[in-house]
Amino acid sequence: MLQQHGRQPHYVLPGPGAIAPVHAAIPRGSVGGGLNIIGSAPIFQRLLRMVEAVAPTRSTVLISGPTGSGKEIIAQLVHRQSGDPGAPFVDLNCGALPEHLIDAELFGHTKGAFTGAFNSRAGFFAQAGQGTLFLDEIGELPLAVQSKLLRVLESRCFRPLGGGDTQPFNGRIVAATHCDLAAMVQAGRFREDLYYRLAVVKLDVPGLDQRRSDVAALAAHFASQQKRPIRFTATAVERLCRHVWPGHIRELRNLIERLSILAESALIDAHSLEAFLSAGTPEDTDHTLLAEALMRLDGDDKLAAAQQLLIDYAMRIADGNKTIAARHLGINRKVIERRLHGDEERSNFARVCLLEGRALIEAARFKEAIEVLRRGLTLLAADAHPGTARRLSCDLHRWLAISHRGISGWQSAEALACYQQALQEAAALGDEVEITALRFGIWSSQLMALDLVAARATAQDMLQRAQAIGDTDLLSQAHLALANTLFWLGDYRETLACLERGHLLCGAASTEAGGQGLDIAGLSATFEGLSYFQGGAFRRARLVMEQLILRGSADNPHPFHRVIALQGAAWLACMFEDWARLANLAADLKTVASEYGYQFYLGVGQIFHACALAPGNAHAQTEQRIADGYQHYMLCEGGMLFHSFQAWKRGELLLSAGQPLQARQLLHGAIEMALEHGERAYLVELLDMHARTWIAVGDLDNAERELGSALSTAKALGAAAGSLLVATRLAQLLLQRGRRPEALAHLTRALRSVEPDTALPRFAQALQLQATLAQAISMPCQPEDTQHELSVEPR
Ligand SMILES: Nc1ncnc2c1ncn2[C@@H]1O[C@H](COP(=O)(O)OP(=O)(O)OP(=O)(O)O)[C@@H](O)[C@H]1O
Repeated sequence: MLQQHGRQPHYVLPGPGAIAPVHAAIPRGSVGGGLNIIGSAPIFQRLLRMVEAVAPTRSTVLISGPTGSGKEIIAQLVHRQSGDPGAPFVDLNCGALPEHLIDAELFGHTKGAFTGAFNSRAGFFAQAGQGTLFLDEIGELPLAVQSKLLRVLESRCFRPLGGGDTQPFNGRIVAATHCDLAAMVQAGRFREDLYYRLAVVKLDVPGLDQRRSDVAALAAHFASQQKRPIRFTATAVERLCRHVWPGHIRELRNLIERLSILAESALIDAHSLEAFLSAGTPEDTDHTLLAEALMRLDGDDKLAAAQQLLIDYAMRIADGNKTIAARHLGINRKVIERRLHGDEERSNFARVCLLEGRALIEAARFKEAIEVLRRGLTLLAADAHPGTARRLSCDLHRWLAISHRGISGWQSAEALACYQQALQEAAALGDEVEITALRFGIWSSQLMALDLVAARATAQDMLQRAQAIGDTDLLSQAHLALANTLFWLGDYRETLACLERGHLLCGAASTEAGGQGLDIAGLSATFEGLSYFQGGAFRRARLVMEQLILRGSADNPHPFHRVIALQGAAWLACMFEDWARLANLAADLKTVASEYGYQFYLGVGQIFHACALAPGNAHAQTEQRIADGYQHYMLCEGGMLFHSFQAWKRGELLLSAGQPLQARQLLHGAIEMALEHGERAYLVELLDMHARTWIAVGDLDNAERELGSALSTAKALGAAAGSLLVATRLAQLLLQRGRRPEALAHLTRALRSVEPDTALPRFAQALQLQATLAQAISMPCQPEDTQHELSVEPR
C-alpha cells in the first residue's frame, strides 16, 4: 500500500496507517548528503549554514515552514550531516496514524499487549536506534501522546506497551510542523514544556514566495528529472517566477510533472504554460460529453460518484496535499477532510473487524469470527480506495475461509469460495507471500478430496515459493502440508524426513497457531507419532503420544489446539490398542468439539469412541456409529480423507460381530479406493483384515495368498508395524497348516524390524507365538537381536 502525505510515497506496512521507516544509508562526506538541494537565495543559504552548524550536535531540532516548502528534505539533510549518517532515519507522519495506534507505533508492544497484538513489535523509537526519529506534522500529535513524548525526551528512555523492560533511546528527534506551534501553545492545544524541549534549535524553512530567485533553478532541476525532460522559454521562466505558489516547491514540482506528461511540445512557452497554471477552467471542454461520461460512473448516486472522482483527481495532482487539493477544487479543506475521513473511517472499521475476527479465531470462536469478518466485508463494499480495499478484502476472505474450515472441515464449500476470492485479490495485488499462504487452503481441499497427487504437487509448489520468499511461517506450513500428504501416501520415512527438514519434529515446532489458524505443532506431532508407529519405532511413538496427551489436557487454554492434540493422542492410543485411554481421550475430544462447534472433530471423536469399545463389545451397531461419525461429520461436502482408517476399523467390528461377508464387501471397496487414490497409509491393515475374512469362512488358501501379498506391501512401504501384524497372522496360519519353521522365519524377521514394546498387544502376541514356535521346533529364539530400521531420532 502506498501512502502519500504531501511527499514522496513511502511504503506503508499493512497496518492501520503505520508508516514504515525509511533507512537512509549515506556515504560519509557526500556533499549535501547527495540530496540535490537546490537554492542560492540568501535566506535559504542562511538556513543551510544553520543546518551545517546544528547537524553534528545531538540537539533536538524543530523545523517549521509552510506545507511543501521542503521541511522533510531539510530534516534529511540534518541527519546526513550528523555524526552518523549511516544510522537509520525513521520517518513518521504523526497526522497519518490513527490516535489509538500512536502509542503502539511509537513505543512498540509486546506480544498480547492488546487484542490483535499477535507478535511483539519494535516501535519507532527502537527502530531509530542511534539515528534520527523524524516526527513530521508534530502539531497533529494528541495531547495524551505529547506528554508521553515529553517523558521520553526528558528521561531518554521508553517502555513498550504491555510491559517489558525500559529501553534507552539514544537517537535524535527532529520534528517538523506547518502549524504555528507557539500559537497552539497559547490556545492550549500543544504542551508548552514539550514545545521548548523540541525547539532547542529552531529551523525556519522559507516559502517559495520568500525565495523567488530560486524558482528558475528549481524548475530546471525538476524538468531535468522527468522521463520526458522539458525546457522553458525565457518568457515562460519569467512567468513561473511571477506566479504565486501556495503549495510552494511541491506545487512547482507537480506542475512540471504535469507539463512533462501533458504538454504537446517539450519546449514550454508562456502561452502553453498559462493553460496549466490556470488549471481547471474547461472552456474547451464539451460539457455534454463530460456530463455523459460522469453519468456512466459506477453506483446509483452519480452526484456522489462525480464528487468522489473530482476529489480523487485533485488529491492526486496535489500529491496528497489536502490544502492544495481544496484550492484546485475551490472548496474548503474541511470538505475534503470530511469526505476522506468517511472513507478512512470505513476502512478503519473494516480493519478493526479483521483484528477482532482474528482474535476470535485465535480463541477458536469461529462462528462469532464469521459474523465479525462478514461485517468488515460489508463496510468495505463502499470503500473508495481500491488498493486498501483489495488488501483488506483479501485478508478478510482468508480469515473467513479459515473460520468456515474450522467449523465444517477442510472441504467446506464456503471455505473454498472464500479462498478463491482471496486468491483473486492477492493475484491482483501481486502479493507473492499471500498467494503462497493461500495455496495452503487449496492444498487442504485437495487432500480432503483424496486427490493426493495434486495435493503433493501443491505442497511442493508451496514449499518452493516459501523457500524463495524465505518466510519462516510459510516454510513451516509448507513442510506440514507436504509431510501430511506423504503420510497419507504411506511414505512414513519421508514424512519424518520432511518434518525434520521443516524443524517440526516434536518439541521443535512452535506453539503458535501459524498464519493459517492451525495448530502447526499439534498436527506435526500427530503425523510424527503416527509415522513412528507405522515404521515400528514404538518407543518414540509413545513419547509423542504422551506429549500430545499433555497438550490436550484441560490446562491448555486454547480449545482448538486441545482438539488437535486430543485427536492425535486418541489416534495413537487406538494404534496402541490402549482402549481405556482411548475411551477417555475420545470422550474429551467429543466434549470440546461439540462445545465449540467443531463438526469435523466431533466426527473424529465419535469414530474413536466407537473404536474404544472394540474388541470386547464389538457388534454391528458399533460399526454403524463409526459409519455415522464419518458420514455425518467428516464427509462434509464430499471429503474422503480418513476413508481407509475408518473402513479398517469397521471391517474389524463386522468381523468380530460374525459378519465376514459384509466385512469383505466393505473392505474390498475400501482397498479399491485406496489403490485408486494412492492412499496407502492404512493399506496393509485393510489387506490384513480382508485376509482375515477368508480365515473366518475357513478358506485358508485364499487367506494365505492375501497375507503373503499384504506382507510384501508392508515391506515395500516400510510399514514395520503392519509387517508385524500380518506376519503374526501368517505365522498362526502356517502353524495351523504344520509349517512351523516357515512361520517362525516370518515372525522373527518382523520382530527384528520393530522396537520392542510388550505393552503393545500385537508385539506381545508375536513374541509369545515366536517362543511357542521356537520351543516346538527346539530352536532358541533371540529377542535381543531385535533392531528397527527408522533412523530419525526424536528431539
Ligand atoms: N531545496 C530543494 N531542492 C530540491 N527539491 C526540493 C527542495 N525543497 C523541497 N524539495 C522537494 O519538494 C517536495 C516537497 O518537499 P518536502 O516534502 O520536504 O516539503 P515539506 O515542507 O516537508 O512538506 P509537508 O508540509 O507536506 O511535510 C519534495 O519532493 C522535495 O524533494
